Amino acid sequence: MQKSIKAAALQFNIALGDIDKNLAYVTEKLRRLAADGVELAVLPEMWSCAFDYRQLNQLALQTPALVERILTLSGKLGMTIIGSLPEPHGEKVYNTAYVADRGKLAGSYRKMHLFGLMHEDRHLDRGDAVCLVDTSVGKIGVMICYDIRFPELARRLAVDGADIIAISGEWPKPREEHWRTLIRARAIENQLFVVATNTCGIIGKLDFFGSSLIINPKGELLAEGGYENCEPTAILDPEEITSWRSSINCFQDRRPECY
Ligand SMILES: O=C(O)CCC(=O)C(=O)O
Repeated sequence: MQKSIKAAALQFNIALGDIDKNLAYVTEKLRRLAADGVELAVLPEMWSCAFDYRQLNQLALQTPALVERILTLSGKLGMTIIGSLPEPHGEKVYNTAYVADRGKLAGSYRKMHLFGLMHEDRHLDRGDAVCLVDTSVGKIGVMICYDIRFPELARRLAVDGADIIAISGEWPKPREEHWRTLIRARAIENQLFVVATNTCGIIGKLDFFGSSLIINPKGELLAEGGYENCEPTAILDPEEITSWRSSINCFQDRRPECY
């Protein structure tokens, strides 16, 4: 990460199955955020349609065109935009986070850990590759929702050089404290920035609490969303990574040969 950047968590209530409505909302908000100097925006999980299992395969067929729209927008706005969408894959779909970096597709990540409690494993295929990408705003590791329960993934990204972990979430009540604690823990133990975006409001039968978080390498809260649509923003200064790691150098002190 070469310089300070302004990051935003674009938190909103995803309209179930309504790609046009969600795209229009996101486009308008991204334009405003770019005008406000934001260079990195993270969107919620499955932001185009949420988990609309009744028609997920058909909805996924629209994702390639949607990705093109986001790439064009990220080029026009000079932004890095990250968020997950259903990626068509035969009978099933992947839950894939795309990294649009100023007009280019810098990388993509297929959710590795599928959330059985909400039957993701019945409808989705799981990915098997980590995603760490060099972007115009720094080295970004990508994770999706339930992934935050698996510290090994965040550690892999950190050891390989991530400055920022971007997390797309659709994390419902009542496990709000898990969301907060796990995200903060991933930032503290890996001494990096985390930008985590949740959805909010009612979607189908579930209630989402928002509370998107931007956390610094010490685990301090830089910005937090409430329970409604909002776009918390914060400045991410790479100096915070270097100075904190030079005070407590967890990476130098690791003993992977012992565990
Ligand atoms: O782990 C949790 O409690 C929620 C995970 C989740 O909702 C998801 O991965 O979609």
